Amino acid sequence: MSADLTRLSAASLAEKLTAGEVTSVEATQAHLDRIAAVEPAVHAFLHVSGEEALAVAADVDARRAAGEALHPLAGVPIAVKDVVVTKGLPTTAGSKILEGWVPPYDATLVERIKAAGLPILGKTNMDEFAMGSSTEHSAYGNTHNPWDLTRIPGGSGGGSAAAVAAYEAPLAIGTDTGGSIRQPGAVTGTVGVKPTYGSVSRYGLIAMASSLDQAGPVTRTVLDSALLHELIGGHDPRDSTSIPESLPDLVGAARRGASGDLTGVRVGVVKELSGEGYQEGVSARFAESLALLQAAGAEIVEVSCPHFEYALGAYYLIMPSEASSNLAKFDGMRFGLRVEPTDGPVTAERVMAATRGQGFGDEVKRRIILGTYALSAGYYDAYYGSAQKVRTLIQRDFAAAFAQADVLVSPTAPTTAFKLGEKLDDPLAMYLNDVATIPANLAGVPGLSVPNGLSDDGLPVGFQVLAPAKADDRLYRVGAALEALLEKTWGGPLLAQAPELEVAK
Ligand SMILES: NC(=O)C[C@H](N)C(=O)O
Repeated sequence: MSADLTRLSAASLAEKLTAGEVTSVEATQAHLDRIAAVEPAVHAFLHVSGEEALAVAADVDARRAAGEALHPLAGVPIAVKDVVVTKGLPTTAGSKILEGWVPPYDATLVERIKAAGLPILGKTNMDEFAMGSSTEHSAYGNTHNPWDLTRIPGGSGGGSAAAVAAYEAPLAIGTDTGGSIRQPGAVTGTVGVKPTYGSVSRYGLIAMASSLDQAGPVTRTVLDSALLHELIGGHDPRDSTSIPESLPDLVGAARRGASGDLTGVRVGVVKELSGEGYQEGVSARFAESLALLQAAGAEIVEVSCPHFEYALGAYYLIMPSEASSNLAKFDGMRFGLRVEPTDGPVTAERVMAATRGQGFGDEVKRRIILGTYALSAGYYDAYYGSAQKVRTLIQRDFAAAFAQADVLVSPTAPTTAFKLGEKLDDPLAMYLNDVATIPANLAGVPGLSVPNGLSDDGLPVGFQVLAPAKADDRLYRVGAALEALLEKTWGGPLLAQAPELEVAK
């Protein structure tokens, strides 16, 4: 019974809760048991908040029993990436510099989760300050891919993706600055969505690059992502970049898409996001998925986005520039770690230097140095200025492409999950994981990754759908259609093909 509860989608679990077939305490306990059983192998969590989660579950059960009208997802447990601040729960962003920090407030999206009555199971592992594509830059150890424990779960949100793939949580929150929701989704066989920039509040996210960061859902089905996206999205006056409009009907779009009919939908294949550099199995699954969409009535057109070639370069100037400024506040005076030098006077400057020297990992230091350099007088125009111009050209490429197609598609990531350690000493190889996901962040448009099969190495592959800003509903329609068509060919969800994890007794 309890094992079965962890295999349900959030939507099915929500139905059972509403029908009174199970209680939230039972569902939450089942996930906590699963966490206890598989965490020694997976290590998706940095902190498990079992007691707090069970208290919320008990409260929801009591309110339901009393006949109170509840949110449709009330009682469904969720995991939250550790870059999102949670009142009373430790929040480290994967960094030693924040060790021991317990935030005094909740991010807006956490407030919404709590108001809707979803028990928070804990905080998930991630690359330090969301900088990486493998979760290996976490200061708290590696997360292992449930498909193959010797491989990475993607990053930076590898913990959220692994937790969902390993049935430790039916829902999770991720954040995506250059691909951190979608790429982990692709390599773990889960669904991940980066919403339109400004459609989910950034209030309470520990910022990496404020003009690119966006929080979004990590789930096992497209419908579950739509349900979670509707819960966390919408206007927030505390985020000055928040869009003052309501979201389109995402759940409706997902349900409509699940019928598998895409008559009249124009699907644009981005020429620059395929071919060379993409693993053979990734390209083969992509071609098969396109054929399925076409058979479902979609019109497939090829589009060209010539400036996407420069997206990675522009990202690695804009993102570190913003990060170097955002991370200046971690100085040993305000949050978490404080290191006092032992070899001389304890001045403010020396405490800052010692704290930052010990508290930040190598990748964070690398990006702070890159960003500080790109912003320095004399180089600003050449680096940061040119990158901003490239960003405009990429936005124009998107505008032209969306004049020819309703959605754009590509493989989500060029390869399947690589071995732990394989790219750790080669930052450029690590950065290249995001070639296909970064353009959406630079333009602020939404993107979804849905599992679309296994590569020749037996590991999962993702299919990316991109839509114009504020048209996130299109992602769900096309994503749900592809998911339904593929599951018909597989005879069930792709994750059902993952090997069973050895369970600790
Ligand atoms: N944070 C992200 O979206 C991940 C991206 N791989 C980066 O390292 O910046």
